[in-house]
Amino acid sequence: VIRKSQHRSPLDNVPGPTAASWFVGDLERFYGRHGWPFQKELLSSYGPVVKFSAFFGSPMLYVYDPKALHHIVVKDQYIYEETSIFIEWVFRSVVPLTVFLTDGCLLNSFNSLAFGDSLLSSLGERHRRQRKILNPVFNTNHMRYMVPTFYRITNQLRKALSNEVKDGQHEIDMLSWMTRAALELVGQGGLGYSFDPLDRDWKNPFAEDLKALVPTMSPYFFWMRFLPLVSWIGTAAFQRRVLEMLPLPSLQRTIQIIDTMENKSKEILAQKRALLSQGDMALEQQVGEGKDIMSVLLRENMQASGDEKMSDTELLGHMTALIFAAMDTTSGALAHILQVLSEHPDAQEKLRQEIKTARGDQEYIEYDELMNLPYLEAVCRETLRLYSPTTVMTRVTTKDVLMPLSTPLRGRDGTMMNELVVPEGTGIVIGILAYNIDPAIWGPDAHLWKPERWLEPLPGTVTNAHAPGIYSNLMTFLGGGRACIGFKFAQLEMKAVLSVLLEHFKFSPSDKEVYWNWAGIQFPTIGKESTETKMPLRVELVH
Ligand code: HEM
Repeated sequence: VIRKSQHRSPLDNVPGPTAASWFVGDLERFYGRHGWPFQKELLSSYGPVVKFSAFFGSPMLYVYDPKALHHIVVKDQYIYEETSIFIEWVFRSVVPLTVFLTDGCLLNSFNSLAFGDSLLSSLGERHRRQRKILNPVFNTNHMRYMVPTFYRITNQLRKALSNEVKDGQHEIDMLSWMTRAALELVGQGGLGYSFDPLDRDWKNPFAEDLKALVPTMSPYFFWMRFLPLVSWIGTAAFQRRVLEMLPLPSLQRTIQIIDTMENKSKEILAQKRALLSQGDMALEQQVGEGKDIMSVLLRENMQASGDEKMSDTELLGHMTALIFAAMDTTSGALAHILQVLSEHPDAQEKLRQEIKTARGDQEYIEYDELMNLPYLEAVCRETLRLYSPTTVMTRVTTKDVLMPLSTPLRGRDGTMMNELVVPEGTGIVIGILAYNIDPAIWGPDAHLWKPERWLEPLPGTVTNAHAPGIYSNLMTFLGGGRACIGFKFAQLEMKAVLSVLLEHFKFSPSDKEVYWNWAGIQFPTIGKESTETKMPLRVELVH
């Protein structure tokens, strides 16, 4: 407070709303699960760089100016690092806690949950090295390998759903099925492990736990910010004990979910090591025939030496990171696509016809053809644009940096600024969704779901923006060195599932109000008050 009163910040001139609270600034209304109205206010009343307040009025920048985004995620990516809340606490600060929380402790679990010593938690050179090792198992050739596995799983899903609706239309929670399918797809495709036979309607406890993580943690998202401040108090065992004693049901549930994830990764790694010690033949007997991402990595790791060799902690971290990063995002994306198609029966029918024609009498549509179906691609892109599962990502500047802008920003004092001086330690929120729906880029119909926009040349405002996203001029999978490594996996997964489901089932809206909650990864509930994730649709067989 003293520093703030004595020093002027270069960001003082950046426009933004008046802080809602002198203490917590706008953090609650920005990050809360009902944060949509504040997001709308920021987008409609200010430009693509807007300042809002964190604790004691300290400034944070919400950014979706394309040039600034390019600097944040590509050019100056090592200055705009993951925040301490994300890395140090959720994944790494965890380290002080980890040391003590040897057995399934909260922070240790968080460490492995997200990922311990994994891509999601590493920075700088270490992150680059991990990325180099992992990249090959996410490339297109590897995806081609996985096609039969993906279709086998999706056909299991089809059979189970057919059974549910064989005697007519039923209301079905499609989020639950998409979650289980996404878990099984990353299980078999990513880890060579089957989580769910997908043979009947039941609540897979592991899938339920994973899906519950973001909603369960959301009440604490705000308070998590304090954790780096207290992470040094006492031993890890002490900290865990204290957390366990707090009479907060959601916190206890979070601890339990994290423990479950950690234990599952340990179980899978032990199983794979045992198979590997029996040789390649044994590995090929497992689900996925040893072509899954982890089996490939484990085999390569045995040949690797020095820096290239990954420790068990890293392997464990990568597994948990993979399960979580793949499942929560893709299941949300699939559920959203089905919901939108249920609301647009013409588009649904058009897509069904495209898929039927492409499959003809083949068992399934081959990789290249599936990836190039124009309407399927347009539907996926448009839904990932307008309803990006990931909404914002937060970074923090590690030193003072110049942030150039595509469009000059009018300061509070009326001066026009072509660039901003951003001081070290400033929180930066990357507006993934905000960029995807910016009318200045996408046109006045940016807020409408219009897959047709992808069937014609994109407006010059999109192509000339040079946004750094790795996917279709969108920010959905981010860009730069920390872009989503699994985006080809996600595309294959979504298209395989949609191609099988749409050929066999018709989806229409239920009478329940589905509310998508604002969060780092959006999640649906029935109405605004419920915390139970659900997305019911009416489902019937296509005749
Ligand atoms: C529609 C589905 C998906 C979306 C929207 C999505 C989005 C993202 C985004 C925005 C990031 C950047 C996170 C950050 O910088 O903090 C990311 C990272 C990541 N994603 Fe995805 N993702 C999806 C599916 C997947 C799948 C299927 C996998 C794995 C099979 C995956 C694995 C990862 C991993 C490991 C990272 C960390 C990359 C790194 O830090 O180098 N994601 N994802």
